[in-house]
Amino acid sequence: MRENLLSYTQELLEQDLPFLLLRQQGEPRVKILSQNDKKLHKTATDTMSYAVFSKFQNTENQIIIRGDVIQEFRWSLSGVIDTSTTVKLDVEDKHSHIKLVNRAVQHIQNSELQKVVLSRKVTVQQESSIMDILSRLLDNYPDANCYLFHHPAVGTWLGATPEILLSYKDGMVKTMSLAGTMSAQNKEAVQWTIKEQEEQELVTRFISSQLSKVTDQIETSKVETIKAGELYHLKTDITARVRNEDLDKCLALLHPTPAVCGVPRDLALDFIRDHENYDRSFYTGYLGIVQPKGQEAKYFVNLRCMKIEANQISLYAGGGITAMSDPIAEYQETENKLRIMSRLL
Ligand SMILES: C=C(O[C@@H]1C=C(C(=O)O)C=C[C@H]1O)C(=O)O
Repeated sequence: MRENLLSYTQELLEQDLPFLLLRQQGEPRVKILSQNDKKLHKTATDTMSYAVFSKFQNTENQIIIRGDVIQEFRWSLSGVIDTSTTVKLDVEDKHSHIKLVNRAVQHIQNSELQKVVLSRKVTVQQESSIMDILSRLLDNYPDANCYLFHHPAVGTWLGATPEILLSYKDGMVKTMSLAGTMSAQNKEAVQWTIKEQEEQELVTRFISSQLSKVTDQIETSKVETIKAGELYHLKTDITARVRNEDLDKCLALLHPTPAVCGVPRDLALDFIRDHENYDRSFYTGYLGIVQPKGQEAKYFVNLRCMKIEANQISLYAGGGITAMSDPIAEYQETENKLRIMSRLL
């Protein structure tokens, strides 16, 4: 139950052992995969389950956690939705994000770049224990993929992501094109603008075209509106038949998708590197669990997340910029995304 999960997790943290705690969307059970020693692995042996934590860029520096012990816990929801805290942001940060978006819009209008995802990081003092933050995470977001990742070489990250990068089972890859964001607070009928529809369509087209390099059996669903916390997004499900040996290639073809990077990918990466002004690190990277011999795997995009380090907490959020973006609205979108994590603090 709740206490068992918390004391088990606390113990792993106190021993500073590598582990990934994961509760997938809609599942009552929380899985904790942990390694018995502090070794830093960059590659996996495929006879055991393992967890992966990868950065936005430099994916070869990914962290692997060997699944020496795998435990499952039930987490009964407390029914208490916490809406207390919001992050206090400084004005400088607001101005610099608006300036950054303005610059991107101009660049898009004058170059081949069509979309770039720009983000920011906000750091605040840690006031609650990790266990309190984890409890609120699991109570508040049963409909997201909630995780806590810890490794002595990386520190502690946690998040509630709505986005699957890739899941693989029985020769089928499932992925999604997720983009376009609207606040779900004022529960009116959702009206998407052309900007959001086109932005999401770019992601779908990119994913299909990348997957077509390893398979010609790809299926795309209709676009639907999904709710993630207090936000709505546009989503298309994409499934493809892929050979087991092409799985790693598939991952490399997909990541980073234009949901977190942009189109064309190389130009978007250049723009992010030259202008974003901070290191995303594992934010917009991916995390997941791979079963022995890679027969089954599931990777999530690391969004709606935070890093906890030396009593400080960094929150991360971004949004897709196109020629039609309104810089103030884009700033507000990052605020709305930051609120999802800040209410757990
Ligand atoms: C980049 C983030 O989210 C991504 C960007 C979105 C957008 O631009 O509308 C929507 C969902 C995510 O794919 C984030 O949450 O930080």
